[in-house]
Amino acid sequence: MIEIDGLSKNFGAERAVADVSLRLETGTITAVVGTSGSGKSTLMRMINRLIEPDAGTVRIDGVDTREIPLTELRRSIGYVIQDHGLFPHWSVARNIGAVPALLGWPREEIAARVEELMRLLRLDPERLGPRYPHELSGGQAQRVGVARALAARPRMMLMDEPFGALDPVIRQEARAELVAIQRALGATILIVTHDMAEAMALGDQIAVMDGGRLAQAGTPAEIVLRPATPLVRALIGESERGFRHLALLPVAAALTPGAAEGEALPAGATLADALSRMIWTGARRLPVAAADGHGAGVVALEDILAAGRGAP
Ligand SMILES: Nc1ncnc2c1ncn2[C@@H]1O[C@H](COP(=O)(O)OP(=O)(O)OP(=O)(O)O)[C@@H](O)[C@H]1O
Repeated sequence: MIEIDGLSKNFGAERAVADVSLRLETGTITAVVGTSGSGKSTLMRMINRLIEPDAGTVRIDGVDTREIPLTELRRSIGYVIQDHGLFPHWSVARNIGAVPALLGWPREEIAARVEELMRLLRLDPERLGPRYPHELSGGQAQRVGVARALAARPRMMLMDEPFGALDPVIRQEARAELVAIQRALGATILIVTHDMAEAMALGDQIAVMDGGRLAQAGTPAEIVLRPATPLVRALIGESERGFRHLALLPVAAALTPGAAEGEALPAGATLADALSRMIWTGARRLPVAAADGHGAGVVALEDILAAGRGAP
């Protein structure tokens, strides 16, 4: 667990982060959202001490980060920044293997790990491994940055807008990959994003920053249903609110027994998927497939609306 307690940072007269306390439970993703200049990056960089706080503490599994040698702290925390920060004179493969090399892994083990990660992030090892960062597209370079951060299997990752340069399709895939990797590794991740939809899709917890302060921290559902301040409400978007909540709820949340006409919704669909299908087909009831492919039941429009409002 990462415990942030009363963390503050001023730059001259500028209050970048003011008295922020936040807990990141082990094995969860926390998404930090907020307007530009609200202190998101500064908060993140104080965790691996790229920026020294003026006040407050960060504890990792109970140990104050000031007691951990800087190199050890940085190597134990994967770090991804928007402009990827790759070493320009190193090949892609060498960039990805940088931390394992520093840690003294055997050469064959590094090569195997680099290849594994490149395949995971859909980077062709033969074609792209020998290239230099300037020979990559922005999206490829970002994925190399993510691969590099994952290389030594860190238990913690800090990611500052890691998917900013990706097109919407690859961005969605990269998010799904990140969640899969995170679940497999049990890593604790803090991700900074401007995009509330991305925060909702990724975060077990969402932390909203406003003018250096933490406006609200909670689960995606708590943030949507009970925004604590006008800024949180504005970031969710008044017109998006209902859909954002439905997108968090599986069809199982409104399932009733019975049968209905038409193609069954997959068991993994959300209530937003169900409502979208209803809008297009005009149906008010849809069949839902069970995980084993057999009919599981029906989802009805009125139940979707009730679930979207947060009604029991
Ligand atoms: N090294 C620095 N020197 C002076 N001021 C800084 C420095 N770094 C950040 N700031 C200021 O601190 C405030 C918070 O910056 P920070 O980068 O943490 O915000 P952010 O929420 O990450 O913004 P963005 O979304 O635009 O990246 C801003 O007003 C910024 O101008």
